[in-house]
Amino acid sequence: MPVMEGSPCQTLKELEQYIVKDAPPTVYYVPDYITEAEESYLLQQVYKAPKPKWTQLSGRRLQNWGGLPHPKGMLVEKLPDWLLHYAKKISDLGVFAGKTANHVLVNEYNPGEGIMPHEDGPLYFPTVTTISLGSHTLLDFYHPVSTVQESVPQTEQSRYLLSLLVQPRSLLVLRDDMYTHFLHGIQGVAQDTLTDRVANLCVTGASPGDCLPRGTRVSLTIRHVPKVVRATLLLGKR
Ligand SMILES: O=C(O)CCC(=O)C(=O)O
Ligand SMILES: [Fe+2]
Repeated sequence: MPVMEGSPCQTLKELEQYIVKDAPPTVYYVPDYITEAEESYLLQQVYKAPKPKWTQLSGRRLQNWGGLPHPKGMLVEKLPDWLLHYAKKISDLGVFAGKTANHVLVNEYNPGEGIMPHEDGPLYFPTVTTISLGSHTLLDFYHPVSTVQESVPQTEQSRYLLSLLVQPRSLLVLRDDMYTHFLHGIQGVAQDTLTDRVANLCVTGASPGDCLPRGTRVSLTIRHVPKVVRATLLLGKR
């Protein structure tokens, strides 16, 4: 593991300086949360995983670590050390109410790939933390589809709220309404043209009008799954 330099933020109090004020509660965006050496190390570990560890979906592929979240409880598998280190480091910020992250999804997107607008659902503690590797992306947020009968038909465009420019090596933390109320997604495009709707633009060094070609992005979404079942229980103690 590369030498871990003092990271820009180690407590909840320090994290508060990274709140994105132009977004609803609550987005924290920490540029350069990890170093380039850590980024290469993490990419190396991701690509070292055996082929069957990958699941190909339409528009991305993923690795699931820690167990499969399930309504009856996740059958816990210990995280590999390279993920456990970051799971602990981020949990030490206090973002999971004193619990430690026990689940990581690794997503890989090639240019042109993305993920449909969605909610992350009730199996997770309602905070998601994401380390990005390799390339930026633009994460888009949407109002949920209105269930009011009389409402006019809604388009994705009319539901659009804002975007976040998520740069490589950054840490993104989403909680409160930005996790539980709004949907998030990534458009399947090969480049992003920035607008004034990018809520964290001022801390990214980019400007409205900039056009950023995408590379391959790997994201580590690090979460806490509260409901778990331990293997020893399943195997049955007599
Ligand atoms: O790649 C990302 O940053 C988003 C991934 C995501 O939304 C998810 O895995 O639920
Ligand atoms: Fe998601």
